[in-house]
Amino acid sequence: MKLATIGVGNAGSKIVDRMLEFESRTDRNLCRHVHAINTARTDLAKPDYIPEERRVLIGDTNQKAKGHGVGGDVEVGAEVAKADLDEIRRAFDDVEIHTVDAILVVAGLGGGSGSGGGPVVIDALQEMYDEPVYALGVLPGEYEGGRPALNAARSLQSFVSKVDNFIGFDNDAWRAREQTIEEGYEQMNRELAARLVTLLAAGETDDSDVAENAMDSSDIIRTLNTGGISSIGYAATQVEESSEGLLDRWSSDSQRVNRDDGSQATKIKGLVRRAVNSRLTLPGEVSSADRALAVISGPPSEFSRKGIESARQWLEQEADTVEVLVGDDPRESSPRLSAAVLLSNVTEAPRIDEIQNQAVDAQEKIAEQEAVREEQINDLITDDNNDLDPVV
Ligand SMILES: Nc1nc2c(ncn2[C@@H]2O[C@H](COP(=O)(O)OP(=O)(O)OP(=O)(O)O)[C@@H](O)[C@H]2O)c(=O)[nH]1
Repeated sequence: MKLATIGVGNAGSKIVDRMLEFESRTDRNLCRHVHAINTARTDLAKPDYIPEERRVLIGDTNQKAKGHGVGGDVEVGAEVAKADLDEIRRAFDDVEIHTVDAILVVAGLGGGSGSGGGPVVIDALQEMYDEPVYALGVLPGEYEGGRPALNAARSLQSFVSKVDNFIGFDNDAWRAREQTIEEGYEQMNRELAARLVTLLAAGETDDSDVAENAMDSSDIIRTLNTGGISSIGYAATQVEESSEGLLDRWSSDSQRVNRDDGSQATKIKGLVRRAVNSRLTLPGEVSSADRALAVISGPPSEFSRKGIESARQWLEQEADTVEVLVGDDPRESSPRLSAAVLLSNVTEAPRIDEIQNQAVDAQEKIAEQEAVREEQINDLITDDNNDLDPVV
C-alpha cells in the first residue's frame, strides 16, 4: 500500500518519523508523502526523517498558542487548526493523490494539538480526497491522570466517527516500568512503527505477481472497511542462512523452488499465532474482531503455501470470522521473517471502557472544582463587605 502520512501534534510527528526510519532501514517505501503539523515550534524542529519543508507550524499567531503548543487544551487545539485551515489545505496541495492508496493521520489523543487538531485535519482530508482516511491514535496511560483521559475520550469519538478506520495504540499496555517516560516513548514508537510499516507496506510495489499469495493494497483496504477500532499484532524471527536458503534467494523467480516441506509451514503458522497472542497495539478480545488480515513478510524462499493456508484456518477460528486474509510480502534481502496481523473492528477492548470511565470521573471532578472555586471567589468579595460599592 502507498500512503500519505500526516503526524499531528508531538506524538503524531514522532511516530511518523519512526515510521520513516523503519522504512529506510528495511528498504520499504510506504509513506510517499509525509507532513508533520504542530503548534509547538521546538517540537517541529526535532524529527530526523521528516523533511523540513513538510513541517507545518499552526497557531503561531494565536494568543493562546504563540508557537509554544496548546498545553493540553483540546479546545484550543481544535480552534487553532480551524483558524489555520487554509494553510493546512495549502500544505496538502502538493500531495499527488493518484500516487497513494490511502491517507493515515497519526496523533496522541491525550494532549491538545493532536487530539483537538487531528479531527479538524481529518475533516479537511475527507473533503478534499476520495481515498480512505485512517487514523492511528495513541491512548494516554492511566498514570497521566484525568485530563489526558478526558481529552482522549472526547477526541476518540470524533476520530472514530470521521475516519474509515481507527487503529489504536495503548500507552498503558506498552509502558515499561523501569524506563523514564521519554525512553519508554522512544521504544514504543519504534515498536509501533515496525508494526504499522510491516502491515501497511504490503503490496506497495505494484508487483503483485512476484509471489503467488502476495498481499495487495486492496486486501488491506477491504479489511479496514469495517470502520471502528482496530489493533495490530506482530512477531518476527531471524531467517537462518542455510545453503539451500541462499540458493533459493539467488535463483530467478521462475526457478525458485518453494520447499514447502512442512517445517516452513509450521514456522509460518507459528509466527501468525505468536503475533495474535503477542501484546497487541490495543489489547482486546481477538474473537470480537470483524475481519482479520495477516501479512507474512520476508525472503520468498521462506514462504510456504501450506503455511499460509493453515495460518488462515487457525486465524479464522481464533477471530471467529470467515473474513480472513493471509498473504505474502516478499522482501528479498530481509534477514527476518515477520507476521503482522490486523484485527479490524475489535469491539471488546477494555482500555477504551477504562478511559471512558476515567474521563467521566475527571469531568465530574473538574465541574466540582469549578463550582467550589466560584463559590470561594463569591465568598471573598461578598463576605463582610456588603456596605461597599464596586467601582464600576
Ligand atoms: N506512544 C507515545 N505516546 C506519546 C509520545 N509523546 C506523547 N505521547 C502521548 O500523547 C499524548 C499527547 O502528547 P503530545 O503529542 O505531546 O501533545 P500534543 O498533541 O502535541 O498537544 P500539546 O502538547 O497539548 O500542544 C500524551 O498525553 C501521551 O499520552 C510518544 O513519543 N509516544
